[in-house]
Amino acid sequence: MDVTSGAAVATLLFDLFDSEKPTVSSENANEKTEQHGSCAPLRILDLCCAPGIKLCMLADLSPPSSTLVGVDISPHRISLCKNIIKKYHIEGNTSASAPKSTNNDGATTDTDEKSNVIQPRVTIRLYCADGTTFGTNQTTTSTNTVKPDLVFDNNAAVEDFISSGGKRKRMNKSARAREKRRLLELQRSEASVGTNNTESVDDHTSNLHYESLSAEKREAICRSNEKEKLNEEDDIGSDPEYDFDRVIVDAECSTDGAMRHNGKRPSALPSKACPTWNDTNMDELIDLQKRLIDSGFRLLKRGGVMVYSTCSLSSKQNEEVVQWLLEKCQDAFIIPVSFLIHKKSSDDLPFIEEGSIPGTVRFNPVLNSKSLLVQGSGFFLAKIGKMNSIH
Ligand SMILES: C[S@@+](CC[C@H](N)C(=O)[O-])C[C@H]1O[C@@H](n2cnc3c(N)ncnc32)[C@H](O)[C@@H]1O
Repeated sequence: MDVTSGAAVATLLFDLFDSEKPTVSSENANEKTEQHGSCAPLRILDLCCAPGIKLCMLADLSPPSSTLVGVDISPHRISLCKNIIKKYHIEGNTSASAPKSTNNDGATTDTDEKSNVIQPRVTIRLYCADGTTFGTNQTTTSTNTVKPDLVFDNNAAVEDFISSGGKRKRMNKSARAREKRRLLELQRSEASVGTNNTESVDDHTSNLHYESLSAEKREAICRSNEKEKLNEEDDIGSDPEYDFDRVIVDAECSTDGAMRHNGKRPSALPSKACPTWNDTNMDELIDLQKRLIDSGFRLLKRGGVMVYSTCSLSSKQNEEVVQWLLEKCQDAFIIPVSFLIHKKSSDDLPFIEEGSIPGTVRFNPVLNSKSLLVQGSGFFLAKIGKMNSIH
């Protein structure tokens, strides 16, 4: 894990590095966000989570009983993420026994009968889904809407851990089928609590009915569904399941700053399918980053905090994307961050500098005279708040 990943996580969870000077026109910008550092459970969204480095660290550092939702569009990478969480977190995040008390002989004893209950310290859920539309009612047929694919829930994994007698073992076919069933059950029970995301029997029946309608009628239904969908999308934020206290958008990028990793995997640059960046695919990438930051901000609750980060050094993928959001959303503002506030001089951390938007941070890799990497990796981060109300 690079120090920059730690910086992004610390920035998201704590106000340790918030510098005092507000850089937005709104007065008392910092007062418009919730006070950080309290132990109240948080709902945290990691919109581009795989392979899960930051998600694991968030799981370690977030208050007990928090919920972490990880989303990634790549099935292969989300499955890596699931494996990493399973490998490092299930047991680590569970309390295998209730608090113990010490008797007169100095021996520890279980305090109650529930001592064998294993509970995850935080809930971690992973979805294989497009972060740009996550939480909207994605219409897949003319009448039905479906939820994104829930691929992991550590509560289900813990149940499996218990049923295996507390032994971690490689999942066989039936264990995988059991987990899949459990995830479907979890998703169904959630859907029945929610209102409009369920694929019900009625929906199925109306779908059959739909097939028998004339083309004109079908078109009319599609138009009204589309309208309804847009209205619902506008209304996002009212569903508590998609309302987060903290959001991190560690966006897909050209990875030009990730020199340490790129040095190890030069063939991965910039992607296997597309070996070089050109104007067209760069524009597409920037468009994706804008849609991701926009979606992250949509899913952030009022008073919440978001971090946008990339491991690119290009201002087009960093400051310009953040600026775009600030201009689009009047209720978005920069919470200025500085990792130098506890240092006497900037010489202490020579590879860190302020981005061209005041209060944003750039980590520059330190190169020697032969342009070889000596220290660090390139990284950009911006901390963005969402005002409690729009004036
Ligand atoms: C820089 S990596 C994230 C690294 C991750 N945050 C970590 O700390 O391990 C960017 C991720 O964005 C994912 N991604 C790309 N487009 C996406 C989209 N539309 N929705 C969700 N994830 C997306 C990629 O699959 C990739 O895993």
